[in-house]
Amino acid sequence: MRTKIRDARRLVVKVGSALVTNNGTGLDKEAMADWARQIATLRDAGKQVALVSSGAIAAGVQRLGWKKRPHEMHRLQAAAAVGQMGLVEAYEEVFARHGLHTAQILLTHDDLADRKRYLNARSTLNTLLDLGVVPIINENDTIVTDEIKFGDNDTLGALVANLIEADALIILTDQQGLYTADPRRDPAAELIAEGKAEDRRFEAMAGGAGSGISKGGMITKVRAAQRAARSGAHTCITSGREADALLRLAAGDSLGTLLYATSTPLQARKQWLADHLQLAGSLVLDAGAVAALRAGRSLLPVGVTEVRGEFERGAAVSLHDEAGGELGRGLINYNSTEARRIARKASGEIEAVLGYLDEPELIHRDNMVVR
Ligand SMILES: Nc1ncnc2c1ncn2[C@@H]1O[C@H](COP(=O)(O)OP(=O)(O)O)[C@@H](O)[C@H]1O
Ligand SMILES: N[C@@H](CCC(=O)OP(=O)(O)O)C(=O)O
Repeated sequence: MRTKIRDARRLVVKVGSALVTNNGTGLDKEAMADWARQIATLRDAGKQVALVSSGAIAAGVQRLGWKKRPHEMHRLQAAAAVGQMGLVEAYEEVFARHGLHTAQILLTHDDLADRKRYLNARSTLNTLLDLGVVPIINENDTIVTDEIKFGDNDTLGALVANLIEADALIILTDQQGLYTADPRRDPAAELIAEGKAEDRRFEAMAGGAGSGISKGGMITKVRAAQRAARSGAHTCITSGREADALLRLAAGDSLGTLLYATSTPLQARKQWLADHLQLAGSLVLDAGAVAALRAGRSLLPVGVTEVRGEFERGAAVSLHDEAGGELGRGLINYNSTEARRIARKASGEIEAVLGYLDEPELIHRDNMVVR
């Protein structure tokens, strides 16, 4: 079973507030340096790693000399703004020791709910990973409002795993993994070694946060595993204080709790596409494009005879044959004006027509469901 994590090529590693700030006493630079060392080793082995790190608020509270985490939103946001500086500074320094660049990415829920921003966030993250940079991701706490808040970074970690189609989500926390009950309250609680991410029994076992420093607790980690599994990512919840935790997981060791996905990435992603789309327009395809799509290929502009509706880049559109029958739907890489201009053109002509080339396909096959 642990080969699932060992074989992962693209990983999201999430570290919680209590860990990063040594239970709220300030950034734990030693621990951060140790994760950076391990991530650098994984990179050398050809793996790509994005890091979702909490700790901005806890670090800010400590930097400002406050005794405890405040309740008022404006004070929390001020603390996050101060703390995020320290957080990325520290990561930059510890990764630089291994010759690795870092990049700060701050996200809100809105960024991932909006198709255009979703695609932009995805291509930026993919580009950074391909460049060998380690993205350091956190919620944009300083501007976020209650309505658009992820709230805890476990959820954010899962959404990032979905976004970049990671193979694994590693959640580092202050416990060895998921126990049958909160081990802080029940000394008889036992560690769960592994199970299906969607197994509902795990939710009943998981409780809230272990300290006033953190936000989510175990319940958000279990839900994050369910969410990550929808795009085919396996989740491992383990202790960030365990020596060489990341390296041992990459070697296939049985560490922590493995909550594995049961569907393949593509099936899961297509399921998501089929379930969640609100259509903003439609495309009419010629017989050649219909045949290409049925054969599992991407949609190129050359096969599109008509573009209906006004939509933005990243919108969901339905796909029709010339008789009007709907054969599928997908997320389009160009807005309606651009799509009209490049319809019927060969991909090689896109740049000449638009003055730029975002993607050679109008809709990539991974972003499409064909009935
Ligand atoms: N069933 C459980 N197994 C393990 N930990 C649990 C469980 N239920 C609740 N917890 C609590 O969840 C805490 C970890 O979550 P949290 O405090 O949010 O940390 P992080 O900052 O790493 O996200 C643990 O310290 C533990 O007290
Ligand atoms: N974005 C917040 C993290 C929220 C939070 O506490 O998350 P976690 O510790 O992962 O449960 C921060 O950086 O302080």
